[in-house]
Amino acid sequence: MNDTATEWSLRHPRLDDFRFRIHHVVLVAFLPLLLDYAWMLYMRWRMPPGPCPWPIVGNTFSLPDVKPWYHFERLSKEYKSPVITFWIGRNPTVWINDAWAANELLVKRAGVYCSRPRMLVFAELGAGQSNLLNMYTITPAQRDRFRIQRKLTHQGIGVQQVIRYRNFQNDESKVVAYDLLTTPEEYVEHFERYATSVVSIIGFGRRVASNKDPIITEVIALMHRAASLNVPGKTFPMLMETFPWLAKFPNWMAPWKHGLGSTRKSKHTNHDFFYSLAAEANASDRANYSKFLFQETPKYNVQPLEISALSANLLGAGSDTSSSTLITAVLAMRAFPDALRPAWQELDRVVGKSRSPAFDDDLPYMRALVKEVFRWRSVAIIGGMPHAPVADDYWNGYLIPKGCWTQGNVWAIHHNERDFPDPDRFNPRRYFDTDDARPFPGEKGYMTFGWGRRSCAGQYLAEQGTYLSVARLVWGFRVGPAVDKATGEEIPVDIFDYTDGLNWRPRPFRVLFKPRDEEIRRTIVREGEQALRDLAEFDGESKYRFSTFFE
Ligand code: HEM
Repeated sequence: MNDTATEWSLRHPRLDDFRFRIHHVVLVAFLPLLLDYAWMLYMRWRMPPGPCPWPIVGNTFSLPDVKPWYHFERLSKEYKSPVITFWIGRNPTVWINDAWAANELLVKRAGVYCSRPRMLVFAELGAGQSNLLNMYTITPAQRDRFRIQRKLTHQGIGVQQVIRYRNFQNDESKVVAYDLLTTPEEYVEHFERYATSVVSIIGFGRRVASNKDPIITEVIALMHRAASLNVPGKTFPMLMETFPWLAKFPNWMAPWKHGLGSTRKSKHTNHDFFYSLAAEANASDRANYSKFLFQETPKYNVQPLEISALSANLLGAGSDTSSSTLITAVLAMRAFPDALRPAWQELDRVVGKSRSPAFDDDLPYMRALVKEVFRWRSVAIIGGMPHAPVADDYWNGYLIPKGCWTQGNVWAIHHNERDFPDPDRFNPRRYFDTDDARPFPGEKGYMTFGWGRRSCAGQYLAEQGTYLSVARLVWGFRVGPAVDKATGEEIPVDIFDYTDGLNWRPRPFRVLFKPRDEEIRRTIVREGEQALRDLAEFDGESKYRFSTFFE
């Protein structure tokens, strides 16, 4: 201190003391922040590369407004690493942008990456932590419960079980072809009805005969909205992942929660909506998955919330995904007619016109075409849900800490020029021994259904249904350009114009469906009418409506 300052502080000792205290308070207030930031930088140094996070907010505000999967793909190229770290608030998240790294971590080390991370919006405020989709598998007790839920799901829709569903799944797909003859402009609604009806017959023993059924207009619409909100982003509700304390506010004073986590009571029962649907199905004479869950209750001590979630998952995970995949197939059929020609030759040779394709027909090109549908624009574009390691793990010397949000960027994985040359081209030849084929980890040739122990439990049902439906569409129809009535011009389609949700689908586009041939048209009518007669055994109504269920 110089002389003047010493003199001044001797004359004003109180003020000096005040200044000292202020410094102290500032230091005490900022010290945790500094330490926390030092921890973030230390973790950044140890974890896979990625942009430098800011204190508290991490990289959240560098996220694009929509479709962050493009951003993660760019970052992966920028940092020259297939695995990158991106900070959502104070949480490091790891993004895998390459099939080989995904295979190395999520498949070969499936026993490590079998848990889910903390998901505030989707799990804690949304579908619930005890829902199979969100379950932790860190402790032995959690793992036991997970195994039971997974087993119960397999007993409903596992690889053996879905063979039993093939007939009605095929019939529902015949009804779609039939409906396309009369109301082709409503093709999206037909696919939604088909997909919802299949899982409703399995889950509740009741078909969904119309796309005005409240299961579609209320329940699926709600689930669709939830999936569209669940994309890492810098707006609410996902911004709560960055500022978790905002979730603690009660709903009435927290509009940012979008109603998530509400505890509305039913006016009918003490149970929730899906439990009520399941109980209603249990009381019916028809075999269905809900009935099976009630039967297994004593053996596995299945709780009401579990019955509710396991049956709801069929609708939540199985409807939107399956219908969106069929919309993508139509877009591909419209945009890449050349890819269909070998399919038509094969179909005409093997199947003919007097019947539509059956599951067991030997149609290798069609199998490849359906694989390409799954790859080209995979519906679960960021692999559905994140995984989390149950212990600290290392990739190429980088740390991936226990519990870390670890997500496969399916967009980047299926869009890698090395594995899929000219990746935006719809090209079934990739799956044959041709110049366009490249090595890919695993037998399937795509990673559309996730990985390891958390891979999609409905995969076999979805693959079976998509195959039956796409094969029938290609066999039955030419998908040509719609014509603008006012201008007489053909309406183009944009193969990049997709929605922004976690499960994306093409934005509405217009096409013209034309039966390929008069005999084929007659076959579609005959088979459609027969299918409706055969499906009549599943007709029925639920007494519950989601919109009027709560007080
Ligand atoms: C084209 C259709 C479908 C696609 C692309 C799809 C995709 C996915 C993906 C990517 C996951 C996350 C996997 C992971 O975390 O590694 C998943 C999970 C799941 N899916 Fe599907 N899915 C489809 C249809 C279905 C159907 C039809 C059902 C049931 C009827 C279903 C039930 C489930 C369940 C229960 C899980 C959670 C598994 C767990 O966390 O253990 N999915 N699905």
